[in-house]
Amino acid sequence: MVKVSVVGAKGRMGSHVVAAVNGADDMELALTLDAGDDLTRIDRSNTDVVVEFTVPSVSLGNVLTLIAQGVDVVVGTTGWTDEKLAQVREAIANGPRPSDQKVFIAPNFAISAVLADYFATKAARYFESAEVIELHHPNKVDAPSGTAIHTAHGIAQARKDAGLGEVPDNTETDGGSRGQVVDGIHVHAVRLRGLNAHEEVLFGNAGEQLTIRADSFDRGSFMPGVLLAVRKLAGDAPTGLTVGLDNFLDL
Ligand SMILES: NC(=O)C1=CN([C@@H]2O[C@H](COP(=O)(O)OP(=O)(O)OC[C@H]3O[C@@H](n4cnc5c(N)ncnc54)[C@H](O)[C@@H]3O)[C@@H](O)[C@H]2O)C=CC1
Ligand SMILES: O=C(O)C1=N[C@H](C(=O)O)C[C@H](O)C1
Repeated sequence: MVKVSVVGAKGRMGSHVVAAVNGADDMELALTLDAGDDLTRIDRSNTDVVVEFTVPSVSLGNVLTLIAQGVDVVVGTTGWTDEKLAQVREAIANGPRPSDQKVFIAPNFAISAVLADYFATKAARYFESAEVIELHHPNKVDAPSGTAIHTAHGIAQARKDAGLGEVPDNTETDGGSRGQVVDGIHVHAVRLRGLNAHEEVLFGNAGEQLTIRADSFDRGSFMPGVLLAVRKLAGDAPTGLTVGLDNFLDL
């Protein structure tokens, strides 16, 4: 049995993870912690893998604490930058298990979103224009979404690899309506009651358009991916830091 602790256990995602772990035959729920709880209660004696879904402002600190506790960590919280990822790698290297500790971070655990992101990186080289629209529930605290930022970076890298230049855009006045520019890709965020988590990637050439869309209607859609990540960390996942569920899929 894989012993799984959950940090952010009272949250929208954390409470789903608690239920999913309780429903998994090969997992045993260990500690469930939330804001104000002492994360050093989690250690190798009670936990194999921790699942962390909190808020972007605290997630790095939590992950560094959990690395120091010597446990493997699956992270779903957003807000990761190259600088923060570098701090995670450094903490693993200087932590108690430098040669075999595993940390996994995924901007999105839903198969539809992971595939949309993957297909977008494949399509990106064939189109002159590309924009990303993400649409979420209004309780979300960060914008644009971690997934949309990840998608934009992937599209930008694919365009760069293919030798494409900047996306065409003759806008002269912009009061913010052109969205946030991530790596040269415009990303737009919608917050609307009734939505859960959705993303559209728009590609355009003269006379044609491709739209790739992923919809998570329910938080249950993230749970197979979370459980897959827990199993991989308890099994044959690479040591060190891995980013993105595509690493655990046969794409
Ligand atoms: N990777 C993925 O597939 C998904 C990622 N997310 C991301 O997961 C994060 C959480 O989302 P929700 O569950 O909707 O948010 P939420 O606000 O419902 O839950 C966050 C929980 O973290 C707790 N928390 C705050 N500070 C804490 C601390 N220092 N230590 C421990 N717990 C603390 C809060 O009390 C709350 O219970 C967000 O960054 C969101 O974007 C959400 C859905 C899917
Ligand atoms: O806050 C959410 O709800 C979600 N957050 C993640 C993100 O920011 O990409 C994943 C998914 O979109 C749901």
